[in-house]
Amino acid sequence: MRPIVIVPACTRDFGEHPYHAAQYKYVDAVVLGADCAPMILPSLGSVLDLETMFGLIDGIMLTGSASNVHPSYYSQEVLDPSLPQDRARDETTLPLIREAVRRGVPLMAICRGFQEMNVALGGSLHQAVQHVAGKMDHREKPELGMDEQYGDAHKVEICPGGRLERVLGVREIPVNSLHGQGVNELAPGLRVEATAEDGLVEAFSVETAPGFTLAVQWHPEWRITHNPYSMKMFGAFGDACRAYRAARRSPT
Ligand SMILES: N[C@@H](CCC(=O)NCCCC(=O)O)C(=O)O
Repeated sequence: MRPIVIVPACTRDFGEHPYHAAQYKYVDAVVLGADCAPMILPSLGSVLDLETMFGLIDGIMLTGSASNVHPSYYSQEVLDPSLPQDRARDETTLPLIREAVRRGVPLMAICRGFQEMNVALGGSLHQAVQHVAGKMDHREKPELGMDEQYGDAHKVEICPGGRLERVLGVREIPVNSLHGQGVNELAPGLRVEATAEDGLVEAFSVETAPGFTLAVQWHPEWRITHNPYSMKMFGAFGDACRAYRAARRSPT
């Protein structure tokens, strides 16, 4: 039996109706990279029965999304109202993250998911990294094709002695970059695992968490089987989910 990994949905409008939706590449990465059984979690916010859900799952994978974490969660006003938001997703993932960390449920987070983790645990974001002095523009170029948008955009330096270095075995990798927001104040208890050439935090783990946590600003799910680094990251996450499932099913 494979571990069950939930993938919280985004709110997307198709025609006149809102949907709970998750992109194929994230769900595929849970299967192809982590060898786990994915289940899409509807973004029901406070209606969600966390107790029932945590009794069934062995890991959580927080996806990227074009929408932004609402800045009121880190005491700011929305600077650019033209950018998409997803309050239902915020109201689902932020408490989910705090409870998962407390319980030691393995957590893997990508892009928006990385930003959600930082905010959920008390950190803040730059709402427009490109407007911050000394920072690069980390956004994708929409005029390019998908392979170029998700192609290598910059390098990240991997911090020595952390989880990411242990998983990857190297100190620098090339990554893609499709985000306009980024870590400003790092939440208490987070350990920086990688930084971009401009110093922006690109990966962290939760030093104080009893379970596996790895959050990255880039997109390892993109064509995951073609990227050995991504396969190692998702493989480590899957191994943590297998260990968590084994412990959950045979408590000492
Ligand atoms: N909206 C946030 C997060 C960006 C993000 O998750 N981009 C990926 C969107 C497409 C995909 O899921 O691959 C920001 O702009 O920083």
